[in-house]
Amino acid sequence: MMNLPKYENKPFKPPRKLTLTGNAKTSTVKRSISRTQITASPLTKRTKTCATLTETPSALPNQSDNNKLFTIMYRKPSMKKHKTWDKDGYAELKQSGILIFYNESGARIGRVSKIEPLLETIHKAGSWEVQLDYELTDTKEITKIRTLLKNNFESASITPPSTASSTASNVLPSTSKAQIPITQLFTVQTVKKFKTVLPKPNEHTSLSTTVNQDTNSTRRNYLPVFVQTKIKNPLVMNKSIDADVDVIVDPLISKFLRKHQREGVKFIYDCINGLSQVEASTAVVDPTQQSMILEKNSDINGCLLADEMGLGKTLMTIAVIWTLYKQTPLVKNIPCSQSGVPLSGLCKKFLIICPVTLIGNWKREFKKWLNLNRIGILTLNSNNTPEMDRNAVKNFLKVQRTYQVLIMGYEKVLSVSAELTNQKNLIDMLVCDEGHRLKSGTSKVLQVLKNLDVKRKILLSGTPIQNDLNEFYTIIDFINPGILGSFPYFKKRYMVPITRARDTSNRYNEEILELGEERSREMIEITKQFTLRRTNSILTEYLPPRTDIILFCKPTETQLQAFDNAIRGAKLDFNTASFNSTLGLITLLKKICNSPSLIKNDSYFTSKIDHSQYQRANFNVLNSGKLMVLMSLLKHLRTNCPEEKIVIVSNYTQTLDIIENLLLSEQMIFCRLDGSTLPKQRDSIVMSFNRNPSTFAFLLSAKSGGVGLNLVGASRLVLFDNDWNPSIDLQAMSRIHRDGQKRPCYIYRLITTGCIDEKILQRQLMKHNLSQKFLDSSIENTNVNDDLFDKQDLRDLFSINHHTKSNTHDLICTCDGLGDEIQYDTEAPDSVPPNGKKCTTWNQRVNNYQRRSKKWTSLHKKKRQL
Ligand SMILES: Nc1ncnc2c1ncn2[C@@H]1O[C@H](COP(=O)(O)OP(=O)(O)OP(=O)(O)O)[C@@H](O)[C@H]1O
Repeated sequence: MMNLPKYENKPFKPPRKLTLTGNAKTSTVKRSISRTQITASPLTKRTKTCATLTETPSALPNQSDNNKLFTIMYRKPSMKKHKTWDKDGYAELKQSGILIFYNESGARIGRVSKIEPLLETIHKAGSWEVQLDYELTDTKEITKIRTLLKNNFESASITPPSTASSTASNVLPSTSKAQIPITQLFTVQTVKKFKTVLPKPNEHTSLSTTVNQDTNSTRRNYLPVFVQTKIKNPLVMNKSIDADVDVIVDPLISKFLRKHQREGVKFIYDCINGLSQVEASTAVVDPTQQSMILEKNSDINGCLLADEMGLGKTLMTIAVIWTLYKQTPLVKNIPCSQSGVPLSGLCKKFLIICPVTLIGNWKREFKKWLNLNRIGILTLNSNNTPEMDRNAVKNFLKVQRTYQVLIMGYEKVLSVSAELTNQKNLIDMLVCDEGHRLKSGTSKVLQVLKNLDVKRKILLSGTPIQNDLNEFYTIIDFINPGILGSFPYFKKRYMVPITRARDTSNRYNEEILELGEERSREMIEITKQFTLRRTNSILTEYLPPRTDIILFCKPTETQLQAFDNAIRGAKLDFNTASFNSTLGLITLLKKICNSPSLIKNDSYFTSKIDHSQYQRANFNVLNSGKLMVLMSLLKHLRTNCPEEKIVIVSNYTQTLDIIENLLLSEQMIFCRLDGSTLPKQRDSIVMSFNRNPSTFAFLLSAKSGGVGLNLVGASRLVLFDNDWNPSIDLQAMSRIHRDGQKRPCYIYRLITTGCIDEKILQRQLMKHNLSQKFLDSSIENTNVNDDLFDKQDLRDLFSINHHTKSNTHDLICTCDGLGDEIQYDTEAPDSVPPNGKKCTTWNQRVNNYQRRSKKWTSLHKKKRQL
């Protein structure tokens, strides 16, 4: 039920509730008093009369100035699924806890008792739904609004409501502006400086507003939306010399931002607004504003936010979107309030493209940080027909007030390409999440997005370089077209020299190495202007520690035999075979690594390999080193750490099937998410796992569920097999070590030794190094030879080392391979290790781990130089 004010909607009653104190009767008495007083002395007496009324605006002399004022948005209640705000106005919060709402002209439209949370609630007042936008803090503006409310109140008090409009002009002094809307008021006052013009439709300006046309000679003092002196730790954006006002991130969101996120928001803002970071050293720092005046750089309008997973790329992007939606540094052509506060922002329409599985996550994050009522979010539902999608996109672009953000999956881009690209200048900002999807220069989606008429681009990716510089060029050229020159130029100047220097066969050729280094540095100099990369070591400050453990698992005799038979049976000719022609065999070997039982249904095995010699016993599920290690780990955890949960990730649903059966046989409660899980079930599965204490394990398919899931209910994760692409594994591993995690986390990577599992791991390490080199500015020595291992030739890929404890270790270390005992923390009693050994502190362990990683790299370097 709506909480209606007493007199609202009753026939023949005045719209405002004006009661006299002392229970005196209402309108008749009031009207007669007013009339008498007007004849005597309009202004002074009127004040006196108003003082006897309840709920007068606080501008009145005997009212407290402590009442807070807010801007509001309001609308008529509607049953529409996607609602929009129709009008703007003001609210006053009385000390008594009553909220009074006024329209833009200062006329009262309703009242409610204060409901918390004040800003997030949609208040039902009379026939309106109202939401508070932000609190007014600027004294000048507050005074003006109070005056407006006061004038309006007075005119309402002295004028019989039924004849208000006709009598007011006769009774009030001719200078009264009580009934003039704010925008007109502004025009009247500043008519010499500004003229009212009809906004151009493509500037997204609302038709009822007044637009400022600054003439050079008469520049007005504008005010920012937020007053930084009133904000604790304000986040003020950098600006160019021609900026009219400061842009300050809404404290509603900036108060949550961590230090690296504040820096990130500023960085993105600078890039997409073409403010040059390179000039930062010479830039003017305004000490009162904690921001810099930067040079304009027309080459840059895009940003690559390459922070590792979990650093809050989504939150930072939302902060930038909200800031630019509400604010602008350049006020020309923008409607302003009476006191010069811009009423709309620089950007009106935002397009976010992401993997379809992340659409829900984006929506949740918008809701978490802004509340969905503040900004209209439209998502393209995966069940939509192409026709429905096309109409949705058309409407999104056409209708100004309803939606500001359109979120859709990459696969929808092609079906709505015409709608997106046909019209110019309609999208103000493009965000591509998991943007490494655009790495292929021939991708059709990339071509469509390149054809979009949008200047500001943000590409989010924790793993932007996955394979080579070719892909890096594609991504960079998409964000900031032309910045690295044409592709032939890039190839000649950067790609060839850098790649040659990385080739191990050139490792003693000083000339090649030097040129490669020089060109790397040059390329980094260009790209660092708009690339921000931080590692998730930053999170150690906010999250419990994370320990990555690689468990090298000895293959069983059955596995070794299966490897040999498969390779022999495939009868490969290494002189003619290519990587692609051996994919079937590679998959087969990977399956054997997980469990020999998987091969019986493998198409390559059944069609190409002579399997007459295979006995049924060979297909025993548990004839797998990794499965034996996994089961022992699970049992240990279950017994010794009953509160801890575990996520088990595999690239193969068949492997998940095997593990599922093993869990069932051990009566371990689990849930599962893979490609066959319906999108609408995903959230409830995740929520039930995180909340339900009895669910012990979560079986996750890496490809279909690795991205965007929040599985902080678990503190341990097993990566049962590797992908060639390290980013897939990294994504999966980040599911538990993220915000909301309360326990120290352990990530176990299971690798079958001496076979393809290890080769994949080694290749991953090489690729990861490549991305470190170009993105991690913090890396100490960019001179490190990236090729940790020789190029993988096919022969190497299919060679099986029967006797090694770890081929990876053999390659990089000369020690006896016993290693350090894994250290567990006595400070974390919950966390007993699988082997129950004694422990040192978390910090010591983390340091040890980092030291060991560095030692790894330098040892290998030495080895290669020998
Ligand atoms: N300052 C913060 N305070 C509290 N929670 C935060 C903060 N920043 C981010 N988070 C939360 O951390 C989680 C990860 O953030 P987000 O998804 O933005 O990271 P990301 O860098 O985009 O990671 P991924 O690449 O894995 O998607 C989210 O649940 C987010 O709400």
